[in-house]
Formats: sequence, C-alpha cells, structure tokens
Amino acid sequence: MIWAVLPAAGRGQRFGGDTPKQYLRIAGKPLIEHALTALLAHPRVAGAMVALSAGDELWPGWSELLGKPVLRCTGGNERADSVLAALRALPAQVGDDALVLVHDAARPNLRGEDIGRLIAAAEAAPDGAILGAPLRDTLKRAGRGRIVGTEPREGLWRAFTPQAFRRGALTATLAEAARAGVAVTDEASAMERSGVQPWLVEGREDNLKVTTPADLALAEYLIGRH
Ligand SMILES: Nc1ccn([C@@H]2O[C@H](COP(=O)(O)OP(=O)(O)OP(=O)(O)O)[C@@H](O)[C@H]2O)c(=O)n1
Ligand SMILES: C[C@](O)(CO)[C@H](O)COP(=O)(O)O
Repeated sequence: MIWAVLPAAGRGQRFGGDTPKQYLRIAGKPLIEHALTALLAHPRVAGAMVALSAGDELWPGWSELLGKPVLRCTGGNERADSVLAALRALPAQVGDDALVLVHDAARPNLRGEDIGRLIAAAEAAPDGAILGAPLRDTLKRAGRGRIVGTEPREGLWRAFTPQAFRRGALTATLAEAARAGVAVTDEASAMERSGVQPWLVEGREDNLKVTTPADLALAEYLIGRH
C-alpha cells in the first residue's frame, strides 16, 4: 500500500500576494489539485494525506479524488514539520514498512511515468529514492552581486519531489533531525543523516516547483501541453 504525503502548509512568502501559492489556479485548478490528481491517478497510490495551515480545510470535492481518500492534518512552521505531522497522521493501516511518496503541493506538473519509475526504484532498494536531474548549468558563487568563485558541478543533481521512503524510517529520521535542531529541506537529507544513500531517479526537468510568479506562468504553459 503506497500513500502520498503532500506538504501544503506554506505561506508562499517568495511568491508574494495574499493567497498561498498552492491555492492559485492554473488550467482551472489550484496547484495542489494538480499535484494530488497526478499522484492519485497512479494505480499503486491508495490515498493522500495533505498537511494544511491551521484553519485551512480541504476544498469541497477533495476528500475523495479519483475514488481515493484524501485526508488532512495541520502542518508546522517548516516544511519538514509539516511532512512529519502528515506521516504521523496517516491511517494506522499504513504500516511502518509502507512506502510513502512525499510531494510538494507547489509542484503541479508531475507525470505518471516519473511516479512509476520512482516507485520501482524505491521498492527495489531499502534506502529509498528521489526524483531529480543532473545540474546542467555552470555554478557561480555570489558575493555582493559579483562572481567570487565557480563551483565544480560534476556529480551534482537538483533534488525534486516526490521523494519515496518507508513510513517508519522517514518518520524516525525527521523526528531525530527535529530533536537535534537540524533544519532539513527535503526528506532525503533526514534519511542521509541516518547513513543511508537514497537512489537518484532522473525525472522530467519540467517537474518545477512554483516558487515565484514567473514559475506560475511557466507551470501554466507546461500544464497546457499535457
Ligand atoms: N511550513 C511549511 C512550509 C512549506 N510547506 C510546503 O512545502 C512545499 C515547498 O515549500 P516552498 O516552495 O518553500 O513553499 P513556501 O514555504 O510556501 O514558500 P516560501 O518559502 O516562499 O514561503 C510547498 O508545497 C509548501 O506549501 C509546508 O507544507 N509547510
Ligand atoms: C523538497 C524540495 O522541493 C526539493 O528540492 C525543496 O527542498 C523544497 O525547498 P523549499 O525552500 O521548502 O521550497
């Protein structure tokens, strides 16, 4: 049984505006609904747990999407807190050994073939797996707006989501990072702290995270090409 976990409790400060970006519409649906639909459309995904800001509720019609349950919990101050809350709120029948796919609600352009390849990799390896892509640009280190160095990019990848791990192991490593006061920006970072080396699955580069208004326009274009 595979469940999706969607952190969707952010405030979108880098995006700006009054509406948290996960509720902004492209192609007639809010970003979060595109992400939910992509995940629940995969036959191996049984349901979703969404971490929302306190006071936010699932929109009408979301409690069951594509005939599958969508549950909500209240997220936390940081993305990692929201993911941990969602993992802890999953139904009891989702055991510690169950695979969970953690996906940003702000990544609407997720494709089924990427989900399938990620599941295959994560099920074949105890260390889990994440979607990503190798860096293809030269990396510069900035100092007061000027180049102060060029960073080697060999072997560097951009991490995307979903990130796929077993519920029990991911819950424990996120809780340990929180106890240690270590800020982790993705699930793999928490798992790496425990010594595992998750697999990298090269995914589509158009699986972009909507962070700024320019990203929203690009995401709308990409969704329109489905
Ligand atoms: N406390 C938080 C912060 C973020 N997120 C979610 O994590 C995903 C990726 O985070 P990001 O793009 O940083 O979203 P925001 O935190 O809203 O953006 P910003 O940092 O610009 O405020 C988003 O779906 C966001 O809703 C969350 O569930 N809980
Ligand atoms: C999880 C993530 O999308 C992987 O690249 C990224 O770390 C989220 O970062 P954010 O600053 O919380 O958007």
